[in-house]
Amino acid sequence: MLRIALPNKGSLSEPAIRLMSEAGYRQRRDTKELVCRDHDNDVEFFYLRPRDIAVYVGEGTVDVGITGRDLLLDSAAAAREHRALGFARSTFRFAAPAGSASRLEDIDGKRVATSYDVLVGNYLSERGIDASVVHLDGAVETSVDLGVADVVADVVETGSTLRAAGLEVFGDPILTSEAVLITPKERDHHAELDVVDRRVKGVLLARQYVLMDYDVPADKIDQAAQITPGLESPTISPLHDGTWVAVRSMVPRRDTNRIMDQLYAVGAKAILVTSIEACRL
Ligand SMILES: Nc1ncnc2c1ncn2[C@@H]1O[C@H](COP(=O)(O)OP(=O)(O)OP(=O)(O)O)[C@@H](O)[C@H]1O
Ligand SMILES: O=P(O)(O)OC[C@H]1O[C@H](OP(=O)(O)OP(=O)(O)O)[C@H](O)[C@@H]1O
Ligand SMILES: [Mg+2]
Repeated sequence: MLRIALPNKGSLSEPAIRLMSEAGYRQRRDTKELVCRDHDNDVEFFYLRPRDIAVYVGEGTVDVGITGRDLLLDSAAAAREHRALGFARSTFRFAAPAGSASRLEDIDGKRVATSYDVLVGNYLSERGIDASVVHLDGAVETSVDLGVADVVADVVETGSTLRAAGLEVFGDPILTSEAVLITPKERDHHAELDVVDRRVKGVLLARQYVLMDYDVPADKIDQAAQITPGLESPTISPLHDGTWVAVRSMVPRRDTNRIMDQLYAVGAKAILVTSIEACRL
């Protein structure tokens, strides 16, 4: 039975569980459940702390997991990023009281509070900055005000937590993070994992694309096909009225209305857009 680790709480948890659900896997009904077996698919899900998932995957006790890229890099576990999943996006940044630091070099000799000691320690030492890293489990932004640190390094999404603490980001982003599918570093080809990965890829594609159908005069098909090239090539079917053809093509969801406008301008009619439930390419 393939073993999959999913985050049991925090920003990653709900979207990770939804992704697996949309990929056709049975998920726990109650947030108190720690394990959920999906016998139909021969897969077992373990709901673990996001920070621990890379450790389990690195040890090979679970075959695949979802965690944050930042947490994976901080763990130094023998796990690797297999696929980026596009949710729980954040940046990881240094911040300090307004006006007190503007460049990475300003951290030299200072105290940096973070929950990601390995990530921050490696980043600083690779750049020859000598600073002491103060480990805190959370609410890192408060540490400067309370006198435990001079600088913080933390996850930034909207930036509102930093602003509320009177801190400002400085220097380049240390990292851009998002949810990632991770697998053990040393692992031969694994057919069961390929199935999970294909399903996940299918869900991500189905979210990103819509199906567009339209009729267009046969003499305009080249222009129309350029607007909707599809992933491979659009499907073109003859209509009973031989001067028109019907076209079906996948188009990026975010471009839907712009593409409809362009097709309309070329002379297309009956332009229909449908969501894709699932796909396998
Ligand atoms: N606004 C956010 N706050 C915290 N983490 C976020 C946010 N947006 C994305 N993330 C990602 O979520 C992961 C953090 O997991 P973590 O277990 O810390 O969850 P959490 O939401 O902070 O819950 P808690 O700190 O209560 O355990 C990281 O990969 C981080 O990049
Ligand atoms: O940029 P923002 O949108 O404000 O989000 C970033 C904040 O969210 C997270 O904190 P969380 O709520 O997870 O608490 P924690 O510090 O205890 O992990 C993170 O550690 C930042 O503090
Ligand atoms: Mg947190």
